[in-house]
Amino acid sequence: MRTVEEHLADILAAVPVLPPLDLALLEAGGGVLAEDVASPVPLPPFDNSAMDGYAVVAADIARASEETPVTLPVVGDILAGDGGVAAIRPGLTARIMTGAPLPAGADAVVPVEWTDGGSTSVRITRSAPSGNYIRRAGEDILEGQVVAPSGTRLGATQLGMMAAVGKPRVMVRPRPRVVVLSTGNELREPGSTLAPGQIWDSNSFMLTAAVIEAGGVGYRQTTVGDEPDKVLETLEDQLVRADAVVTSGGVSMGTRDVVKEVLTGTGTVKFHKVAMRPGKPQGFGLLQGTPIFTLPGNPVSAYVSFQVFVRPALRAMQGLPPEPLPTVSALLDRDVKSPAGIRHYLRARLSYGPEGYAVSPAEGQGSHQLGSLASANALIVLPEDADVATAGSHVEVMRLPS
Ligand SMILES: Nc1nc2c(c(=O)[nH]1)N[C@H]1C(S)=C(S)[C@@H](COP(=O)(O)OP(=O)(O)OC[C@H]3O[C@@H](n4cnc5c(N)ncnc54)[C@H](O)[C@@H]3O)O[C@H]1N2
Ligand code: MOO
Repeated sequence: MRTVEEHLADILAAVPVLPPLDLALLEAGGGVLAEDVASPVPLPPFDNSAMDGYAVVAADIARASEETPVTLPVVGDILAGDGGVAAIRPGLTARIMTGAPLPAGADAVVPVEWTDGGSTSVRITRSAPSGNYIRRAGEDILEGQVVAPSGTRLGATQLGMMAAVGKPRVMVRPRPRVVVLSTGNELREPGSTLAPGQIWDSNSFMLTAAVIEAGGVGYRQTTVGDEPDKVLETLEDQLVRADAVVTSGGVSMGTRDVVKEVLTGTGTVKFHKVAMRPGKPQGFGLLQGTPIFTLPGNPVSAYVSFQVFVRPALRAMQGLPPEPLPTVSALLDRDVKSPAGIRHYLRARLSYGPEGYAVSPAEGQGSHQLGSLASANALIVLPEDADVATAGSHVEVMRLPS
């Protein structure tokens, strides 16, 4: 048997980093920048008003108050988007809207709430310091400043930043496209009627959703039965649209373990027993250069294997550090046993209270028991050298994506 680390290291050494593509902004979402993006202009690009109100010379209204208001003639209206070169002199004011360029000569903005709102002349009842409600050019971003370095994953805020600096397209390592395929004669589509011995396919839905949660593009493929030719044909057909393939089922010791049968010796695929529970039987390799992860069929085994091996690999394919899911230390609420020599992942509920993190293992820990996985939000990770963890001790807990 190999350790979890040995298997993961093999995977990370083999997965290719996806080549960068030049994509339009919204197509680039979820991608990882493969270039530094710098702003060609300062942001804001010009001094402008932070409020709807009046541009003034602050000294003109230094003594303005409710009792001693100052009345100024309004010489114009400046709207957001106005390009004309407006200016005022001492003793004058211009009405100005939020985002409109500050007229030359003005050094403060008085919000409309401090005035009578006049359009030909305005009564101002409060003083304002120089600089009041002015957004200065470059106070957000300087000209030439790198706003997102290479290696940044582009989420909503980063895409907004790209647009704000005028960039319509970016070079990114795109979200990996992952084809997910369940194998097994017993599997039927949810919604169909089951004959004796059959079950509905859950793994391909769960794994496709897990791919998306991990930042990939998931393509669920219709389930294939235990027919070697059909499995191989389906896999080869899918390679054109896949940066990676994830299968579930057919990798253990049965007489019909079809994935193992057709992929043993194909490409660089190899099958191993990994010292973990659940998830002992694993396969991985490159098929015509495309990484393929053959996960065990038991639903909990498939899911845990995905989080431990596939998720970090998908990150590596985008040039990101292959971080595992985050872990915290939590107070265990009851004794649990663990097989010696095996990394044990137990489904659990992690909670946070005045005492810090506490964790409670689920009752059902069988690798077929999806019920306890679906109500878990974390996995307790018991190391290989632990055969028991006692109530009141602290254990390492991996948070599951939510
Ligand atoms: N003699 C041995 N038998 C088994 C061993 C072993 O070491 N020696 N390992 C066990 C472990 S551990 C696991 S995990 C499973 C892995 O089996 P396979 O990957 O070959 O998966 P299958 O046999 O196809 O299915 C196992 C189980 O999971 C159900 N399944 C499969 N696919 C789906 C799906 N898409 N949706 C829902 N459920 C699925 C399937 O019906 C089986 O019940 O092998 C053990 N056996
Ligand atoms: O190790 Mo299997 O993957 O637990 O049921």
